[in-house]
Amino acid sequence: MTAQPLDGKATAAAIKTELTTRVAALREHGVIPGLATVLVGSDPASQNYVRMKHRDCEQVGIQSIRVELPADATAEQLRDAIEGLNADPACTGYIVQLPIPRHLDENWALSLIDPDKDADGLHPINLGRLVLNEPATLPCTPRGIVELLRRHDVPIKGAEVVVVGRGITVGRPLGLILTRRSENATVTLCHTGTRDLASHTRTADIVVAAAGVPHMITADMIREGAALVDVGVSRVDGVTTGDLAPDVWEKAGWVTPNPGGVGPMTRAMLLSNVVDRAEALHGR
Ligand SMILES: Nc1nc(=O)c2c([nH]1)NC[C@@H]1CN(c3ccc(C(=O)N[C@@H](CCC(=O)O)C(=O)O)cc3)C=[N+]21
Repeated sequence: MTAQPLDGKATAAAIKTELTTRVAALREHGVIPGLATVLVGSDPASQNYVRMKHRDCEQVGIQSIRVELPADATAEQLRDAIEGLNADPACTGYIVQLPIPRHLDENWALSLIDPDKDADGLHPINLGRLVLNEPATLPCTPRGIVELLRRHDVPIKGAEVVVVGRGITVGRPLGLILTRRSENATVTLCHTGTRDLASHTRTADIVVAAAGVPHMITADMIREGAALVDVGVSRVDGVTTGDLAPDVWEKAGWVTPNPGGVGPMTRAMLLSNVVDRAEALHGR
């Protein structure tokens, strides 16, 4: 028996159709949602992600604004770009594409974003709201993972979830989201300091692999019938390689394809955050 795919591509397409309706309603009220991206430097992968995000916007009727800065941009230039978007009424939500060049401080840049326009949910105010159980814009990848599980009827309430990776964009916020009363999962957050990873993953109902280590989760490390979510995007000999080894498909109950799983869901949730923000900014 082979696992059922958690089809991110199809699910993202369905979400985009739903968003198209909400965007049309906003436009009827004279509100045009606008997503801006700030890209610093010319990393080809980042350029590709940004390109895909703008294409998504076009598909659902969201206006998009592209801000590009050179790799050697100064902190002042980046601050000016961010403050420009905070003040721009055409921009209802935006992201600073990560990573940014090393000479610039990521947390500093994120903290300059107007929390009401923070489409990534990575501003300290929004992460703080998440910790405090207050309504917040949530980070796109964790939100996409929860939505993907939900729409495939993978049970979350009461589930034992192992998240591998404690990064700020995925692992850490995902743990917070899944342990809210509304999700009620039990989460173990594993990381590079975890002594015996397999002892945790082997008993989990759901494993989210967000470590960025190619093929680190193998079939012998999982429970039969478990749901597996692959967040990994490593390049191995020019091929995008996830954190799940291919042999897991024969043992798991559900697996996210990669590509075609978490990536498209992340982008769909970015659009969803922008539409949420546009509705909120206009009191709807
Ligand atoms: N501020 C910020 N917000 C982000 O959300 C953000 C970021 N910075 N920096 C980089 C990561 C990475 N990321 C991806 C989103 C979609 C795909 C995606 O859709 N991938 C396709 C394949 C794309 C391809 O053809 O290469 C898939 O998985 O099917 C991948 C990666 C968002 N990120």
